[in-house]
Amino acid sequence: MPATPKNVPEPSRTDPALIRNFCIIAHIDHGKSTLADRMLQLTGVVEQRQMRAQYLDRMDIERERGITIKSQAVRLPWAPTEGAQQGSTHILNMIDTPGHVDFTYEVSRSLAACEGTVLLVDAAQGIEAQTLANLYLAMENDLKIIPVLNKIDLPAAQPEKFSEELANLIGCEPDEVLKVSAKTGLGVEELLNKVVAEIPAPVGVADAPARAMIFDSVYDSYRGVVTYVRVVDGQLNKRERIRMMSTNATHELLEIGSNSPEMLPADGLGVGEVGYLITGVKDVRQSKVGDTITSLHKGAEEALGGYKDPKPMVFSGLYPLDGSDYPELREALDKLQLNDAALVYEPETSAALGFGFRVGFLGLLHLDVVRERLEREFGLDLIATAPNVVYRVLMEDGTEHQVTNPSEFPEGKLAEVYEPVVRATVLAPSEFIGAIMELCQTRRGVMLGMDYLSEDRVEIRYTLPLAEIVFDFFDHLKSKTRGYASLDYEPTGEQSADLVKVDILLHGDKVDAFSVITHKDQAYAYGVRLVAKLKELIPRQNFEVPVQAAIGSRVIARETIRAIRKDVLAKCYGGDISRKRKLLEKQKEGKKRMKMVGAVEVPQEAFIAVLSSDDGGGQSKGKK
Ligand SMILES: Nc1nc2c(ncn2[C@@H]2O[C@H](COP(=O)(O)OP(=O)(O)OP(=O)(O)O)[C@@H](O)[C@H]2O)c(=O)[nH]1
Repeated sequence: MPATPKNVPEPSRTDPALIRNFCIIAHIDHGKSTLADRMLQLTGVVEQRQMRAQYLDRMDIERERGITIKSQAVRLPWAPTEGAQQGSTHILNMIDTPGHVDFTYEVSRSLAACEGTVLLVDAAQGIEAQTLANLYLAMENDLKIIPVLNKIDLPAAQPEKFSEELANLIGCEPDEVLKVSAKTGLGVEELLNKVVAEIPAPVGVADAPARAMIFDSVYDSYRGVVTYVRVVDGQLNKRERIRMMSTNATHELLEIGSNSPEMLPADGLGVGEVGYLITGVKDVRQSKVGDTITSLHKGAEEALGGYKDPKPMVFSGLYPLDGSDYPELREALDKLQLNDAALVYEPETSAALGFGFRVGFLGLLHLDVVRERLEREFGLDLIATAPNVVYRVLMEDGTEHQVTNPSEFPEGKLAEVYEPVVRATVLAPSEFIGAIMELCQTRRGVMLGMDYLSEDRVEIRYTLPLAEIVFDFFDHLKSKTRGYASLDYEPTGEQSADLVKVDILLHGDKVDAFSVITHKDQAYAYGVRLVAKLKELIPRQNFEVPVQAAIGSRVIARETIRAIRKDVLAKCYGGDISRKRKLLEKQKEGKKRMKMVGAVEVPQEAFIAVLSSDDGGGQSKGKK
């Protein structure tokens, strides 16, 4: 634990006029963590020798993937070195926002805890779609925006071009855009001065009942849940009993304080202050982001606005490769959920894959991160079924179903099927307009509009079915634009669409793991592709095995795996020898690697191959 530098004032009840609450909005890799590091150093909060790169990103996976998932707040004392407030020590609370599209709600709560934001843009790249989306969010919240171009030390930096772009977006002059290098520290002092001079101090009613907004909550295995709050009105004191306004649950405040950047306990937090609290709860779902905390006695009656329950948008079945790992998978999910209020799951069984869970995620990155943590931190080998969205199905008899698993798509007379839609924003160089429009069109997109950000960069807006982008949309977008496009999307509701369920049958038995819900026009192509692929991957059996794709009872594609007589292994494979050999070797490992689907033995690898490849299950990976 680093010693607290002497110049940090006691955290409780700082005069709100001396507080500045701000966050940094930036695209992945534009240098937010590096800038935060420089600020920690310059304000003396972390001494040089304790500095390690990206001090604030704690989770291993975050560090490795270079993404920030959990926001945190750090208190920085800063006496401006010039301007009207020169020499008077202010408290800057820097709130770290997650930068990814899946975590928009968390971003919106971090923004709600601030009066201003530093808009940080790579001077060699320009603004990206998610940054733009977050900038709009900040503008809607009336935050003061300080535009900053980072990495001006890079030879490829184009400060003039991108200052102009930022100035146009925000409505300021290009020379008001600050140019810094988080790497060398150039301009960072000036930025801190600007934060004090330009961002308004928080305003709240000191003698009103306490109201504090939760903008983050993090599970710590030693301390339980650590909740990050911004006090809006009144004050919260150590040892008092508090109430969570969305659930009415009450807790005792065991500890309260601020991060500097390590936890520094205090007697309490007053108007405008940002800090953490610990109540002994063990599960982040009891301390929900966006909720309002008040005192149990003489508490507030009206909660602060903006609370939303996290809503999973994308579902996937997760199955242990080895069926006997099922209890470990359950335990691992239980543990992850302590720290991830948006993660939901329930047990499910699949005839093909055995026992597993249907897991709900905020989006694809969330899915990737969870899967990676399960595999890495808990040592589990998993099969994930192709991700799908949630459908609402209205039957002719008036009943309604929410479908999170394609194999549960109702049979019978359907009146209407609704699918979620999003508003997607793509930013790219204008030379790719044609390619982007073509891609969006093939994904059933409806164009909403297009704007030029600068001479050669455009913002294109589309309404798209979520199902069309959760698969491989982003990969295609990147490859069609040589990596230059960026994407952001937000849910905007649902639409009725001509959707059907395609089933795959092996020897007449449905393979539930391969069922998909797709648009009628794409059903045939999916069926043909999957049937051909399965024919290639499933070894011949002692009898003839028809592989069929069907909509209801109507078969739309068919292949046949011919029968073999025993012991002609070498002949049973055509095509790519090395791949097949690998399959064969795996197959030898024993029965547990084979799954019985009805009477047919299917190597586990066939499932994995079909579910994980782009052209099969349509699953895609990658950072956005
Ligand atoms: N040349 C140069 N490189 C920089 C500068 N600032 C950051 N970088 C580099 O850019 C890369 C990304 O920086 P990070 O600070 O990790 O970016 P980030 O925005 O925090 O990324 P996330 O944590 O994923 O949101 C790192 O390799 C940094 O060393 C800069 O001013 N100049």
